[in-house]
Amino acid sequence: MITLTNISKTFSTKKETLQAVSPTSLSVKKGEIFGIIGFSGAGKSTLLRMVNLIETPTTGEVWFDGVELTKLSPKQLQKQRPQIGMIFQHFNLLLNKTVYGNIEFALKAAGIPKKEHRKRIEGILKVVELSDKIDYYPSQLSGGQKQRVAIARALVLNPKVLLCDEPTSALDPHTTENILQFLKSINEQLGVTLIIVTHELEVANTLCHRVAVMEKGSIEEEIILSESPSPKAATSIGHLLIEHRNKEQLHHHQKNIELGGVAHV
Ligand SMILES: Nc1ncnc2c1ncn2[C@@H]1O[C@H](COP(=O)(O)OP(=O)(O)OP(=O)(O)O)[C@@H](O)[C@H]1O
Repeated sequence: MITLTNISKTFSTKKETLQAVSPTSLSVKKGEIFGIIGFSGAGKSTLLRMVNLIETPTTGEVWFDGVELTKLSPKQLQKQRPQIGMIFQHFNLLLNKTVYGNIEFALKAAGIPKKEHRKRIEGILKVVELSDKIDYYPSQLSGGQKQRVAIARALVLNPKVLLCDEPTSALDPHTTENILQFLKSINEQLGVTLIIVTHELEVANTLCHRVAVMEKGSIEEEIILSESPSPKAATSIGHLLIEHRNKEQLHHHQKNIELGGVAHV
């Protein structure tokens, strides 16, 4: 569904040139939850932002559903963009607009006729369970509710893919769990493909089918997490992730024994 071929990004200032992402190739399948993990500064967000060309690649090609996005004119790209939604760590809501206004902003930008707005906004607010907050401003919402509004704003355009840049890093553990389960249901029930950048192993472990480990601008390895028995890892972050996964599975197994249930590990 998404293929990046030899994609790279170099930032140049007067003083220096920085290669944030070295030439990298990557494919994400339809319906997959794909994680990009790594330490701070590894190039994860830059790589993600090149998928929808918010960040223009220095080299390489981005393909989406058989269309080379990197070849499109700005106008043609504008037409494709609604298919790729995006959410951010700090939600990026417009503070002077209500929940309705924030979601309507996306509909306006995509050129959706005004007469459709209310019905679509009310519909998507039901999905994110925020119908009662339609006239609230972001400052009146909790972190989890803000992220749900951001998710609604992305989903109202019926995207095929949702790019998630550290979607739970600004949230407490309970709200994180809630948003992760919600993202999972978006994937399972609406069939939306997810690409998630995170430095939290918990997030990768809970959600992802497959992860790419990034270090210093390069993908060092890819790990399949949805398979059993446990995958192997080559990098130190990969090892940490597998260790974390195994611990979680052991915990789950023990809990099931305590409850007299059957362990699905
Ligand atoms: N617009 C920019 N101009 C110059 N340098 C940039 C720009 N955006 C990112 N960088 C640099 O590129 C490198 C990779 O940044 P990026 O944000 O992609 O990393 P990251 O892995 O997502 O890190 P974090 O987890 O801290 O967000 C960093 O050294 C960063 O300082």
